[in-house]
Amino acid sequence: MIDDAREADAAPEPKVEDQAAAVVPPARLTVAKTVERKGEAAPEPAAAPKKPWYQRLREGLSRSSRELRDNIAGVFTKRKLDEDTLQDLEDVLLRADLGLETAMRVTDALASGRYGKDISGEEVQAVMAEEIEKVLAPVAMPLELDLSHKPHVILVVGVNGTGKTTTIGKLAAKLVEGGLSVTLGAGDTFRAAAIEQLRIWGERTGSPVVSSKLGADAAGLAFDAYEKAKEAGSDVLIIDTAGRLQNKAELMAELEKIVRVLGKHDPDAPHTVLQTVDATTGQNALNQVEIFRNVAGVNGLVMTKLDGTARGGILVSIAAKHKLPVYFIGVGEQVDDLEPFSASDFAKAIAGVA
Ligand SMILES: Nc1nc2c(ncn2[C@@H]2O[C@H](COP(=O)(O)OP(=O)(O)OP(=O)(O)O)[C@@H](O)[C@H]2O)c(=O)[nH]1
Repeated sequence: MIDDAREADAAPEPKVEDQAAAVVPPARLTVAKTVERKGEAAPEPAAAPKKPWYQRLREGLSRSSRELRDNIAGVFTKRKLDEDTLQDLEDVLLRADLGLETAMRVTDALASGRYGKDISGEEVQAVMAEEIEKVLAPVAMPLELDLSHKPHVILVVGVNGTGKTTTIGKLAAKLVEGGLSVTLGAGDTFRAAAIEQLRIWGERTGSPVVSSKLGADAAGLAFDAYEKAKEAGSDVLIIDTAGRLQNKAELMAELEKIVRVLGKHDPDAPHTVLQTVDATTGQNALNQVEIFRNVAGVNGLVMTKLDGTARGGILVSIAAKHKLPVYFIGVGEQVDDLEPFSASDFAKAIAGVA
């Protein structure tokens, strides 16, 4: 669903025909809540009854949280909180990819109130959850669409396989469910499968897909996609890109060119540059954000595959270092597996507290 940030009271569900009113500048829409599937056929029927997303997040983070819990328990078995235990705890937190800043926040918070006292692993987990939430809260933001730009352009970047195309499909579904019209641009012109995958998402969500021949110029595709989206009166244009990091200079040139040609249509486009980050990646994800931030001006993140065998701590490191908004998390491969990011849910899941 879409929240209209201009309206204080609970507005009725926007209908497609109401959109003309909804896009009078400066219309800012907040994409926040979960898609509630309406009516009949779900695009990808699940084989078994699906677990709630929070359970999948918890399960995805269970390896990280179990390791943390066991290692913390190991540090604090019959030991007081002193310099040695704090150092051991810091090592445990660093090994969990939480990053130095957060590790120090946790040890400082413990040291300030409980130094020299006996302390249980559970108490440490509770403090850890609190401190992680403090790091994550500033980046847990809803995606805002500025529909005074029509279309609002979302450029999706990230290393191949991190979930760009799938995230685009899920996001398009959310927007369409909220009554917005969407055009998709198949800017990953290097992989036939990526173009085909986007076409399928286009069909599922009823969104036109602008594509070109395999190997065609991605910037040319982006330019055409904007034109088509404008002609169609789409509210949002989402453009897929290739994420080949093998040749950084080429990638940079390609993304810069995409941004440049979009700027010919609208100097502010792309309005959102969204990077998908695979949560199973570990430390390397930090470098990926660094690279795409420099190359493409990333201004928001989606952390994908948090239902898998996630290295969840890395999200905390990324938040502390880059301070980029995290709009959504991916908790599965299906259309409704994109959830707004909640600092408190994530912090509790990774710290393993209720
Ligand atoms: N479990 C899980 N799988 C996901 C999630 N998001 C994407 N995937 C899967 O990850 C794989 C790669 O996703 P894509 O969307 O093709 O990734 P991409 O970044 O577009 O990849 P390229 O097209 O190669 O650049 C696919 O099998 C997706 O179904 C998620 O949140 N959870």
